[in-house]
Amino acid sequence: MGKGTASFVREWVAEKCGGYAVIDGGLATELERHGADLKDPLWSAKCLLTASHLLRKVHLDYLDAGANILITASYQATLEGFEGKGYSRGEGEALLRRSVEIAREARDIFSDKCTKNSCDRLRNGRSCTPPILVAASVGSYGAYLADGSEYSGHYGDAVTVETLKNFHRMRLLILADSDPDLIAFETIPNKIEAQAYAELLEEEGIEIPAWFSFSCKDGSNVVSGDSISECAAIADSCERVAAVGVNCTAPRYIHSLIESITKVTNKPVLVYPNSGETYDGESKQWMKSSGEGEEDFVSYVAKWRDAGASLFGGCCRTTPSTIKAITEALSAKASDDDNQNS
Ligand SMILES: C[S+](C)CC[C@H](N)C(=O)O
Ligand SMILES: N[C@@H](CCS)C(=O)O
Ligand SMILES: [Zn+2]
Repeated sequence: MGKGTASFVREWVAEKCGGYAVIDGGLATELERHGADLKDPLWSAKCLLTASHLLRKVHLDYLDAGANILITASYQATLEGFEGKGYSRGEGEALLRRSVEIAREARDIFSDKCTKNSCDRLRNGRSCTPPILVAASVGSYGAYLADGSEYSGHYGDAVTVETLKNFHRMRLLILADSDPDLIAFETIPNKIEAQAYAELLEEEGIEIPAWFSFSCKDGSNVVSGDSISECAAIADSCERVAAVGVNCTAPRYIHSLIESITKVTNKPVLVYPNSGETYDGESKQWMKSSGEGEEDFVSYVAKWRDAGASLFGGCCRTTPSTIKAITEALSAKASDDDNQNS
């Protein structure tokens, strides 16, 4: 295993980011706000076919908002999905590689801009050329099904750990070989998929550090009903996993989920909730949930940091303005904490 894989995120956050890092926000959401029609089996990955300029722009907008981590457009990009559109295996592989390349291009453009804009100025109170990682997204089998199954996690008895490993193997190998800094296994809906990822990382000797991020239905369970403690424990037992957390989950559950996760692992904890709305896989639309509106979860971020999380961002239905507000809230908290300690 690559030296430092297990501790990569911890050390990067501590040494390069000053103790916390900002993840980007909803990629698909922002693509749609710019007019992309993602009602398609490939969802956000559809833009890899025709709109790489827009993907690069959205990545750049998230960097401008303060993000330290860009998640690539590969969430719903699969060789099978591309084949369904008439692309060969080779073309599908090139599209997967392109997802990482586009994010790296955005990072290079942004870093050049920072350098040109005089490096001794401060950006949001932090260094002018911020540390930026590219995380290659791996969506679940349920994402590939393109029916919103990542919010049920019920794949049926015929789908086993072995089925999932076979489904994910090639794409993982291609993405890991595309030079990302991290592999982001996102919106994991159940225990068997976490198990499949952990086994694949080991069997294939993947050298790129990974994070496991689960989609949850309440304060203690992932969407399938498996407990977050059991799921996080699987991540904890895999040396190649460098951070564990929760994404695309309603903000009201995040605090309790952080508490459960920190009981079973010392790995860095990441949280990037959605807006609290509910996704309808059939119409491919977000529905307002009953109860209080939660679009503005930024005011909770400081409490999530106190609860033990160190990476924060947004998932579906969040935008660069959410990420800008998170960046500002964390910066204000860091100043408050410094003042109290001095
Ligand atoms: C994270 S969900 C909103 C992604 C889209 C879903 N897999 C679908 O295709 O409908
Ligand atoms: N990173 C994904 C969403 C995961 S739920 C996207 O493409 O927007
Ligand atoms: Zn999401």
